[in-house]
Amino acid sequence: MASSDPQKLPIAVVCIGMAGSGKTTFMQRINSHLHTLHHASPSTAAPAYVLNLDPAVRSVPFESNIDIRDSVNYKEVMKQYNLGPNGGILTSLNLFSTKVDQVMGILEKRCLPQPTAQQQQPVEPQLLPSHILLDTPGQIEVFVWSASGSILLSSLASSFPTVLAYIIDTPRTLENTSTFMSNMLYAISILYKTKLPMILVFNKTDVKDESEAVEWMRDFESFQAALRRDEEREGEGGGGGGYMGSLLNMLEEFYNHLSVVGVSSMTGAGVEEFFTVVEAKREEFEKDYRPELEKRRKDAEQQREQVREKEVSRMMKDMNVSSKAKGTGKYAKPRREEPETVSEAEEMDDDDEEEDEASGLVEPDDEEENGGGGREMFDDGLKMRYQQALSTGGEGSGGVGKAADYIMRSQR
Ligand SMILES: Nc1nc2c(ncn2[C@@H]2O[C@H](COP(=O)(O)OP(=O)(O)OP(=O)(O)O)[C@@H](O)[C@H]2O)c(=O)[nH]1
Repeated sequence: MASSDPQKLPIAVVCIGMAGSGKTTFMQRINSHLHTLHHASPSTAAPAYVLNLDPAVRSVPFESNIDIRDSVNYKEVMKQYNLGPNGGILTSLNLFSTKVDQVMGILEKRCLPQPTAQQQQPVEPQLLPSHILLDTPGQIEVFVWSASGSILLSSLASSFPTVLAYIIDTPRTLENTSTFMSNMLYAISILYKTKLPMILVFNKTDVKDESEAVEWMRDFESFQAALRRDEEREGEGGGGGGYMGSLLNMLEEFYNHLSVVGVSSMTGAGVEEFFTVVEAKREEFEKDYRPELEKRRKDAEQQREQVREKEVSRMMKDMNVSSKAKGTGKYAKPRREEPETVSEAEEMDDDDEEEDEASGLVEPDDEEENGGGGREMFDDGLKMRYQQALSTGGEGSGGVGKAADYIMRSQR
């Protein structure tokens, strides 16, 4: 399942999780698992392509192919822009995201089959990585809710099937029901924001296994019982429990569509199962996410087209108005014959004065009277040039489709 298949595109696994949840250790574990497969069968399994997007991490226990720290110096960014740690991470990510084209170029070159030149016969099929692994900063909000995070994720998802691995510190999240609920709400808000398939990875199962968490997710009664236990222990009133209960009711539907896996990054338990779930999510990506992505891309293109049209017609209108005001273009005064006598010259001066008094903006209705086919052709050419100029104005951020649609569809 984790071996390279020439038919399949590599799948990008983005590790997201709260600080200390074990993202980096998990990355190290799954990376070493893929390396082990590679060593066992060098001709069929390639090692993963690894990216580190955490600018603040001091050292990572795995070798990254692309490391944000190679292009952005987080400490220097903090100093130069007079920022705190979160601002420093955000600005570093922003700076890095300006190179997203280069990053995607490298990824596509390294992870997608390259067309071979006709005269060059391929000696043997290219062995491409089956997975692209990404580690992200522990400050989830900085990555998930920032423009740079969205740019990086949407660029990645437009080239590769992409899944999110949301890493949870199992012993900590099971300390009480409110920590658990906060973690779940966080996960769901990320799902809602990114609209990417997500796997909940309950990490550190060597300390506490994930069965209680899974029960809380699947069985409303057991979560309510845990809520009551917490209330009794902490001496809370019934209000909080009612609130949590209704939250759980609402979230039950979401839970059914999240894949859950228990892992110990320390011992390696559950890693095989994780990769099985990743493959299932690949199918979900192809079935639900890709069509949604295409639809969003089309909508965004349509929107851009409309804006472009509007801009062009506004510019054309402005051009008409300004040429009328200046007396240029079709409003240019016709050249007149030179006066032959003094009385003729005086008459012409009088006409000029009358015209000057009446000058100013001409009502649009007057335009028709002036006619002029040459001007129309000039306008059309100009319009085309404006349209071209605007259409090469770069890709917008892309219209954000209805997340609810995607989630509703994935629930069917
Ligand atoms: N027992 C146990 N400890 C783990 C496991 N995974 C990670 N840890 C420990 O949890 C702590 C945090 O792990 P990291 O991998 O640094 O967590 P992180 O999410 O990358 O942390 P940030 O870099 O701060 O975002 C370390 O002390 C790890 O040794 C696990 O599966 N079992």
